[in-house]
Amino acid sequence: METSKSMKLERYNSYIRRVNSTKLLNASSKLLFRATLLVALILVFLFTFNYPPLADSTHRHLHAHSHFLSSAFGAWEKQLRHSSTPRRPNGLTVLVTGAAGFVGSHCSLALKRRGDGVLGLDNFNAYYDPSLKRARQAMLAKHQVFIVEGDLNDTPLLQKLFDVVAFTHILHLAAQAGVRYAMQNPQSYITANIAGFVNLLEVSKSANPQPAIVWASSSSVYGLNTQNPFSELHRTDQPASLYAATKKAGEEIAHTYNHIYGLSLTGLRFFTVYGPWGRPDMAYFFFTKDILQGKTIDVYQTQDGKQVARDFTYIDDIVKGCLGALDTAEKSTGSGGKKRGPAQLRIYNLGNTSPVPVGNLVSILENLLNTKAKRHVIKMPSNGDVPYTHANVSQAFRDFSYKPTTDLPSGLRKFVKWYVGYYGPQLRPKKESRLDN
Ligand SMILES: O=C(O)[C@H]1O[C@H](OP(=O)(O)OP(=O)(O)OC[C@H]2O[C@@H](n3ccc(=O)[nH]c3=O)[C@H](O)[C@@H]2O)[C@H](O)[C@@H](O)[C@H]1O
Repeated sequence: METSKSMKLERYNSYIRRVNSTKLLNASSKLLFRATLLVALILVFLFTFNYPPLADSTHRHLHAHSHFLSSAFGAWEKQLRHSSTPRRPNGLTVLVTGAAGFVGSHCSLALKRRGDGVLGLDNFNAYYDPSLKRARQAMLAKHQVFIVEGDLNDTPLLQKLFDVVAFTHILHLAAQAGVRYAMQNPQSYITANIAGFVNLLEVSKSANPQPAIVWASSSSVYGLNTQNPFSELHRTDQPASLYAATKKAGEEIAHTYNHIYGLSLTGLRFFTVYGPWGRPDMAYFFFTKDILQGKTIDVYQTQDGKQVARDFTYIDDIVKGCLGALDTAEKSTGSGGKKRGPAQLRIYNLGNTSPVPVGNLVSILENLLNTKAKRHVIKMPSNGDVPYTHANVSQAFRDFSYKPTTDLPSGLRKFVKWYVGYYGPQLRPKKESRLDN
């Protein structure tokens, strides 16, 4: 009796042990499966988001210890080469900084479409909605333009890009933009527009071959200049904002690198660029949003009650100007970090040559959106704004046939059409919209 009881007990215990060990096995295989999944996900992430494996110390560490990651690195380099290889005879090989930005994405696409090689660089910062930058990145990816996610101040990354690709040109558009934001975050202007630019020039001057550089300056450098229309010959030593001061500093820094190292440098003074895929921090963009949402907009006047006006310039005209500047840029003359002869140094206005008061901009939007704006007309706050801009573009016309062709109503019509398409039907203007014409 006793024996049979103890045998039963033993059988029961052995059953429990088997069940537990199966559970343990299941649990450990689950754990193993999850760990494998996690590793796979990390690797898929690295490939999908194209993060450069050597961009930071974590990646460097992983690289040293993983054979798999070293082949991922090979794939990354392959992507850089694929994106930057021209598809036409004598095509350019261009590094576009700020490629996920407004002007950068348009220029990258235009260059790629005509057969040039384009590699983008962008840090995807959160100055304005990064999802818009990601959408531009996705649009460019469809056209085989690859954007490296990284910062201008990351010297090893820049050097790596130059090691992999022999850039003939740089279109340098990455910057901290916005005139009024400079009072909130002054340091970001120094970091991007001065330190970042110098870093790019340092790496460029040491590159073999040295690329020719075309970069974005700004109409804001004219600051308190009162001569009209603004010519490249007018004084630009009275900036009204820190943004303008950093762009002006960029022009002086460009002079230095041209002088010492023989870098070919062309600065383009953009005049209030607008259009599809634009910047949400700019007035035409947030006016559109606020008008559609029934919100009040601030319309600035000068201190003496006059209208504030801008030489609003449509994106396609700016793209033509950028490509014209790239096509006429002469080669840099230096090599091995040493100047071998004088190099080209240029500055051009790229504007529309036809200033429009901000009140008129609002009226055009009202018409396109078929919605009355709630205007709050106030004196322009003294935060770096200037009352008026007007470009003389005769030098850009002379040197690369720059001739703007889009007036503000036509350009805004294209912008609004893009805007309602991008942000969805809930923001679509009322039925009889002027967009349908
Ligand atoms: O050409 C440039 O180099 C710069 O252009 C752009 O600056 P701006 O010309 O100042 O454009 P933007 O802010 O759209 O204001 C447009 C107008 O609306 C007025 N404005 C503005 C805001 C507001 O609430 N109300 C208003 O009336 C305002 O007074 C102004 O008259 C770029 O942002 C800048 O990065 C730089 O590239």
